[in-house]
Amino acid sequence: MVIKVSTSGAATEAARRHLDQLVADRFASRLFAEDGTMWGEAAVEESSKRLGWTKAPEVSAPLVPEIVALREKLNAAGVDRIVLCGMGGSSLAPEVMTRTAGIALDVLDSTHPEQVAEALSEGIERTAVVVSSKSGSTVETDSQRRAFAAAFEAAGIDPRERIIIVTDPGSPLDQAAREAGNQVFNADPTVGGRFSALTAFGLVPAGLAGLDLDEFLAEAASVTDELSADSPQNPGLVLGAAIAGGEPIKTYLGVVDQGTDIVGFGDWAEQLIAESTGKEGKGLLPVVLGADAPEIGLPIPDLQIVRLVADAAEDAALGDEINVSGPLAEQMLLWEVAVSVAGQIVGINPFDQPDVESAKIAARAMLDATPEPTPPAFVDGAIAVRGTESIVAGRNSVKDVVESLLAALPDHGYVAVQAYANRLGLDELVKSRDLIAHRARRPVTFGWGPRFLHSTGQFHKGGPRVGVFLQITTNDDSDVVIPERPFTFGELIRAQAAGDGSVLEGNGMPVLQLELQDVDAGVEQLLEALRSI
Ligand SMILES: O=P(O)(O)OC[C@H]1O[C@H](O)[C@H](O)[C@@H](O)[C@@H]1O
Repeated sequence: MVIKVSTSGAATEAARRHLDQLVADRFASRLFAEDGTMWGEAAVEESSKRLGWTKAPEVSAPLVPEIVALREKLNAAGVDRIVLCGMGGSSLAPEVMTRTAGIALDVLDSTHPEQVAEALSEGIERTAVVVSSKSGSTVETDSQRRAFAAAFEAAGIDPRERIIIVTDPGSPLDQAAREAGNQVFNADPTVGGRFSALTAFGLVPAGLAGLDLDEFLAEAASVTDELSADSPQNPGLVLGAAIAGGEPIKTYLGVVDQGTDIVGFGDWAEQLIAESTGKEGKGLLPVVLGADAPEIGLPIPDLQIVRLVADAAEDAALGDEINVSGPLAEQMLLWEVAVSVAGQIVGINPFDQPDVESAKIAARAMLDATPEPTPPAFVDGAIAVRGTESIVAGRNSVKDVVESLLAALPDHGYVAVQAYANRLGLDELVKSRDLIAHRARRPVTFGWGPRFLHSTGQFHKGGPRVGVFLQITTNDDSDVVIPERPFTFGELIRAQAAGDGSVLEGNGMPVLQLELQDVDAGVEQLLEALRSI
């Protein structure tokens, strides 16, 4: 076991406040015995059937030879590119697993037409696609599957030979795929999506792409004794109590990678923490920060910094911070335990996501009603501006409306930048995060739409209502059809942005939408405006 958690100052106090009780309650051993009674009466039914992840390192082992055999078969057929279609818990884990190992896996977790078109256009004859969906009914994943099936057919390739399904037994996708003759891997239904890294959802795509699965599972298995021990040294208990035990609670968890070899850990941890805890007006919101992000140097009393470091024993936490180190597989299990602990301390059920559905319903309603597009409040250069009346009324420049949005930020609030754009082609946009944080002097999250809807989206709608939201959308010339569906990818992503925006506004929080009418000029203009606020 090489996991280490080091706390300092207020984080140590927060952990101390809860550790004795957690040990006396035998929280850790009961968690690993899949006892679902630790999150209150109302949560028992759901949590009792959602703790299979504690056994995942052993339960998943028999999958490995099956995945390796399929990898060899695909390689022999000339396949050397694996695409993963899936959202949230069905894609974030294999993405960080393969990126950390330096293995290529093309993740399509978007409905942005440009990003979809790029995924479809690259070497279809040497591509196999993993379509992952626990529920088997996620609209993004279903649309991506349809698009790839059509692309294989157009290239004269039998989609049954190239599309591999990962889903829960009995889901609509399970049934349809088996009838159609696709290879199906059934996932463990006792593991929720965001806890599914060490199940078929993480292992099938990562293994087909070339990850050494035996090694990965063995690494995870090596930490289970430590994490299931009823001991105040248990790093899962320490981390969970340190992140959630502040009085008052520190809502924002600044996750800083301080020189580890894990790539993109924050993207995975965001969903695990935000979707598990952000509900009933409570929760913890991860804020992924670069090592020199403005928030780190600012006095933000409700921001808890957690640094991922190479060795937390040598590099102990300072100030009121937390340092964590250890290999990826071990950290995945560590954080799953920590979030289960945090859920109990916060007082919510960490295994449901009651507010994700509202945005899906709103997007669906937009697609069904096909309303005329709302005219912009005004156009400034390459950017059309729409948004909550109190934010846009009487303004006529991008700089003014952003200032107006930030002026609406409550004392304990945060800014969420939500970019419904091609994340592989527009990473310049990420610079907006630091620029806004510098001015707002409060935590700022950055998420790509619709990807974040399946991650931090739950917190934004179900957590404390203290967010202000900056949606960035693009107006693209090209679109991609979704075979046998009455809407295109372009229409879908527009409906997703509008739908989520309407739910956030309906919850009483301001939304500003900036539509980049010319994408390159719009990005440049936006960053310029943000530099001047
Ligand atoms: O795996 P799927 O059923 O397609 O779900 C993908 C994602 O959908 C929703 O957004 C849930 O809130 C997430 O927890 C889940 O990971």
